[in-house]
Amino acid sequence: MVLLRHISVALSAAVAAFGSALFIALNYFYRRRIWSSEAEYCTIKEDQEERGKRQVLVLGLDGAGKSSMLQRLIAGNKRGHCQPTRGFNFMSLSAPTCQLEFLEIGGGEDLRTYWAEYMRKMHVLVYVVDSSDRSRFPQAKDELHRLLRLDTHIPVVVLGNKQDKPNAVSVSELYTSLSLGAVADKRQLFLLAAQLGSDGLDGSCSLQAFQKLLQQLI
Ligand SMILES: Nc1nc2c(ncn2[C@@H]2O[C@H](COP(=O)(O)OP(=O)(O)OP(=O)(O)O)[C@@H](O)[C@H]2O)c(=O)[nH]1
Ligand SMILES: [Mg+2]
Repeated sequence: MVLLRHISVALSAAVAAFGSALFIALNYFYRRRIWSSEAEYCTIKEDQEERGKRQVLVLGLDGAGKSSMLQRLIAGNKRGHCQPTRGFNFMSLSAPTCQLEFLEIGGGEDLRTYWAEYMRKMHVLVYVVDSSDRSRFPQAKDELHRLLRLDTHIPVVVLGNKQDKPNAVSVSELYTSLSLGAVADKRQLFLLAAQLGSDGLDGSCSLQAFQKLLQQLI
């Protein structure tokens, strides 16, 4: 009985040793695949950069208009009503000079914890704000500044959305409310007015300018 137990322990040890050796050998063989999700992402990002792909992170509080902006920009959809994004939303756009890949992460409180993870992995941050919702400016500001503290270099485009609403504030008021002056001299920062999601309104001019700007930034 004791002998059997010894044999089974020895066999388990041999299997574990073989597994470890195999793991090390495979890692060595696939040199570019390092055992970390971040490193793996970097490898993917390198490959994508080689193929002319650029990543744009789209963030902002829930209901700000992130999905509406992407629908307009990519599908030209003026009427589609968006459902709140419960997780991630990935869209790709063929621009003349490169392929723009947009990653929207939902703005709900539970999803905001994921925002930070993507900051260092993207080329540009687009931050969408509902210009008509003054009561949420302090929250929008805090979330934006929290993100900007994580990465001091990434260019930022703030979209002051819902300009069609009667109570929307001007971009200069938004500039002050979001304390953008505090970050403008440390990085490339742009503030654009937009109206994206309401039926019958043409936001195409600002969207064209927006797309051009993105191409210049990446
Ligand atoms: N009037 C007006 N409504 C807009 C505009 N942009 C978006 N909306 C509306 O605002 C609501 C929320 O828009 P979404 O695009 O889903 O917002 P979101 O930022 O993606 O929200 P989450 O996915 O929940 O984080 C929708 O009912 C849109 O139709 C705009 O420029 N003007
Ligand atoms: Mg959304």
